[in-house]
Amino acid sequence: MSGKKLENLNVASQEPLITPEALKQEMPLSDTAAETVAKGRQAIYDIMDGTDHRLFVVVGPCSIHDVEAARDYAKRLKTLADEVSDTLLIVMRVYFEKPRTTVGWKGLINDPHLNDTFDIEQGLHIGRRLLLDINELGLPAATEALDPISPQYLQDTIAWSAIGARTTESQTHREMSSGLSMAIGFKNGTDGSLDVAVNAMKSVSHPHSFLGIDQQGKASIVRTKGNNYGHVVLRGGGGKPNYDSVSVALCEQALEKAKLRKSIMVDCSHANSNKDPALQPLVMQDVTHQILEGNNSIQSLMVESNINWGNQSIPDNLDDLKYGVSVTDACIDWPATEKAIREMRDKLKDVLPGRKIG
Ligand SMILES: O=C[C@H](O)[C@H](O)COP(=O)(O)O
Ligand SMILES: C=C(OP(=O)(O)O)C(=O)O
Repeated sequence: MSGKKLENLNVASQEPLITPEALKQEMPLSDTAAETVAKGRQAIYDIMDGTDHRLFVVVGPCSIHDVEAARDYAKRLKTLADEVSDTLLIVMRVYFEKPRTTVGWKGLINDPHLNDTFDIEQGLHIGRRLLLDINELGLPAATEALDPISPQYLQDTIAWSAIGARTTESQTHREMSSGLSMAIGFKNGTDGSLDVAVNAMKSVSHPHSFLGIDQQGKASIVRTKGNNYGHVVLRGGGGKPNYDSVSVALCEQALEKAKLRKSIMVDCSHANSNKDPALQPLVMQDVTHQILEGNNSIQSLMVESNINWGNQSIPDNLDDLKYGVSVTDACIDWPATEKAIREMRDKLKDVLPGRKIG
């Protein structure tokens, strides 16, 4: 046997992590929280199947970095969710994992202290605690499934998941999604390409076998059944939006041709707003108008919203962080969120019950 070291040459260190089972034993879901997850997932399935006439709206911060601000936001959102629940199913965006174009803060799980200490074990604890608390309020939660291992720690708390624009084409993410226990939205590519999301939907509905971990953290062969609740998320790309009625019609045609579910989410942020939060309410108004004009494929929306407007860079001194302001993409603030959601509900409340989906 050669004594030459040939592996892990670029690995600085490896540390064992708490197992999914141990984390859940430390922080179990209460009956109330479990009910929120189950009811949230079922309501989304019903909307996608056309048996619940409402739209679901995934709304909340681009990323969570301050859990107290997130709790404050969740309480406000729960009140609004109850007010509009006859027309809109509100699901809170609780994003802990950020895919970066190059480098940058990768989210609360990866670096919960925002100081490059990368205390991932603490990140999983803080993230799970927050998700339990949000579900306890009766508000379902949505997240991006980016790391292929973290769902084993958190997916029991999640009602809807996204696969991001940078990973929709990834086989690893499609395999993982085929085994996830909720509806999954696949974003179009960052260049605007829809094919990657359509192909993802085809792939995810099939069973897959791949490498993963089990609840004891042991390397395992994971065999999935396939997930029939995949759908497309139009987020714009290549410098152009794709929420307009022509782009939506082209998406419908592509889904029809591929014999896939004609269920579309419009992401009002990202390339659909050119990352300018002030444009998000305009996208919401446009989508509302399309539905009033007879669109029957847009079933959901995504909105990036926080307590306060805009975004901020992570400062060297974390005491200088502004409360309730995103440290990733810019968000609309709470008053703009309430206004936009209420307007949408008021315009659609009498129309959605008679809407024929698909
Ligand atoms: O939604 C968040 C961002 O758009 C995504 O994480 C990419 O961010 P970046 O281009 O700043 O790295
Ligand atoms: C990263 C995100 O979006 P996208 O994958 O569309 O860039 C996001 O929604 O946080």
